[in-house]
Amino acid sequence: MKINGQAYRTIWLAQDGWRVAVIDQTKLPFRFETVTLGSAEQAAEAIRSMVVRGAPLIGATAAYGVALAMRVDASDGALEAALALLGATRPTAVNLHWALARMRDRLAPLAPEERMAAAYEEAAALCDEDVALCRAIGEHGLGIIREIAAGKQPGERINLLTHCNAGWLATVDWGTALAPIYLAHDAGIPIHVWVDETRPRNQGAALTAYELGSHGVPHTVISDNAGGHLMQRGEVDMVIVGTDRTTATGDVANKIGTYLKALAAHDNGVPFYVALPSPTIDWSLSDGLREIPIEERSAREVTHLAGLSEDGEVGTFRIVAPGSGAANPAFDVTPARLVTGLITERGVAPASSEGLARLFPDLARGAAA
Ligand SMILES: CSC[C@H]1O[C@H](OP(=O)(O)O)[C@H](O)[C@@H]1O
Repeated sequence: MKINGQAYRTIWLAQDGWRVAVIDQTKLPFRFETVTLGSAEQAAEAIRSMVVRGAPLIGATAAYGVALAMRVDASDGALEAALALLGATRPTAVNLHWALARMRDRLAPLAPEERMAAAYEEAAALCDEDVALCRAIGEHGLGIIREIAAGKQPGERINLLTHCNAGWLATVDWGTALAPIYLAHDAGIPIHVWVDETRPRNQGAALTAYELGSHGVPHTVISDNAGGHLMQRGEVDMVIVGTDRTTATGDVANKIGTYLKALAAHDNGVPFYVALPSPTIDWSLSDGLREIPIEERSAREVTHLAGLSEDGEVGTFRIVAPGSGAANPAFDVTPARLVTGLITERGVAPASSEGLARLFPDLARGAAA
């Protein structure tokens, strides 16, 4: 995607040809800074600290983290150690574990001296594929937006609501939930996006608003608690969100607060769509509520707010009464019954095992084997 006219991906090889450059998303939207990763340990820390975040981008960063490890030591032991280090960074996004399994499948059969080049090649291929998958999600999601537009008066604004950041910053490029929005905007469809701020890390207020503003998409940031109210007043035509792990039966793990939006959408008859590339589907799971691991992050993310002070300094400010504790589950699970459809690179599927198996018979069968 473009920032000030310059095209970016979220992850790329540095000029030295072996270190990995990423955008430091903890500094956005106030500072656009890049970080160069030179080791698997630095890649792991970038994932843990959310310098990079978003399920597909976490997977891509981990893949390059394995390549960085192979530069130093390509032995079987070093490969397993890198996979374990990176696999332990964040539990919910299945793309991380999918990417690491793909790196293991490619590298384990090779002689150690062949592993470094193969690792960089596989990580680059994974990134290129993610761009294509997300672009395809955009096309299929655009079809849904066009259907909604057809039911409106010519030129009447279409209001979408999204939660957290499932834009190009969460992937290698294009994004998942935001890909259809970019394509609809570029096609001249009059859309507007309600952007949930998304407490506690405010990925919506900081990242989605930054993305949409950079692309010229009309949008309004709202508190997380306002979405249901807007739906009751008929001011939301469609909810579209991303996901970090979706089960083979269509249960959706996504940023905390997504479930509440799905309940409000269901109660108000608002279509609730989830956009995801197939690596985000965990074919081994059928009961998301019981089986998807939910990351518990630091209480400090709830008790403190990161932002720009009046004098232009980026800092964190305590907002919770001193002495009060905080809980910080980072994701929740929306049951398939509340999901209108799953927008994938192969089309839109009902949120069900039948719906997903029809679109992905090869993947569903492989998991069943
Ligand atoms: C396309 S994945 C986006 C997904 O990832 C976010 O989580 P985090 O910012 O903690 O990595 C959020 O759940 C988004 O929907």
